[in-house]
Amino acid sequence: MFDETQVRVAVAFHSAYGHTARQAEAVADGARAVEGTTVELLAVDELDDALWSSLDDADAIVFGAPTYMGSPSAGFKIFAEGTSAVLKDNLRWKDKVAAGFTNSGCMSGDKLNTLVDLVMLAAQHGMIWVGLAQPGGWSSSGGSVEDLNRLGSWLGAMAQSDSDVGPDIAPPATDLRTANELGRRVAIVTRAYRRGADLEQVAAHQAVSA
Ligand SMILES: Cc1cc2nc3c(=O)[nH]c(=O)nc-3n(C[C@H](O)[C@H](O)[C@H](O)COP(=O)(O)O)c2cc1C
Repeated sequence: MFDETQVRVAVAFHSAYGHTARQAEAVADGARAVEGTTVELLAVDELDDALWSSLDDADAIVFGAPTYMGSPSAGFKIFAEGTSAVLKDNLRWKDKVAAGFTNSGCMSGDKLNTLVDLVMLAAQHGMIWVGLAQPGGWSSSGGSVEDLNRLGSWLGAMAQSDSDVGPDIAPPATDLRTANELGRRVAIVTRAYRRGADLEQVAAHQAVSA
């Protein structure tokens, strides 16, 4: 039996210059604010045993990378390729909850492609993807840059960082709020999911009753 009282969320991210790290912190804060949630913020720079062990222990993993040349940064891709050993180990992360976020210099900047990459990574692991579930903001005459989900992304959280300022200034608070909301949703959904039936038990039961 699993412990229903605590949900573990890991935020596994890469950030070369610190902007995406700010977004990762906001995701972590959002998850942490949900009662009964333990959060680990994990930079994927070092692929050591401590990293794999933390990820193995997590109920949910939120993947995050800056968008470089229209896809996840090379630093994140090294990590993603490293997870192939997990996949080969009998899909060790199967049925964990997954979500994702990305940050880049342009408003669009081809960030969607990065999120699609993160979804693909989760799908290869048999993980269960959770999107942002927020209406698109900043999309009407009454809208504002301050709107939640101002970049109108549903697959995951997007942020934009002006290229000439440091992570103390970018991404702006509006995008950090959106990231925070993703973290909150992941924690809530994971909690509800863990309260539900163990998927293997359901499958075994259905096989017996068929
Ligand atoms: C090699 C490289 C490629 C980049 N490619 C893109 C891109 O395709 N689209 C975009 O909008 N911004 C692009 N950027 C800008 C970064 O996404 C942006 O500076 C981001 O805030 C960096 O995040 P980090 O500080 O977490 O590394 C690129 C930056 C670098 C260094």
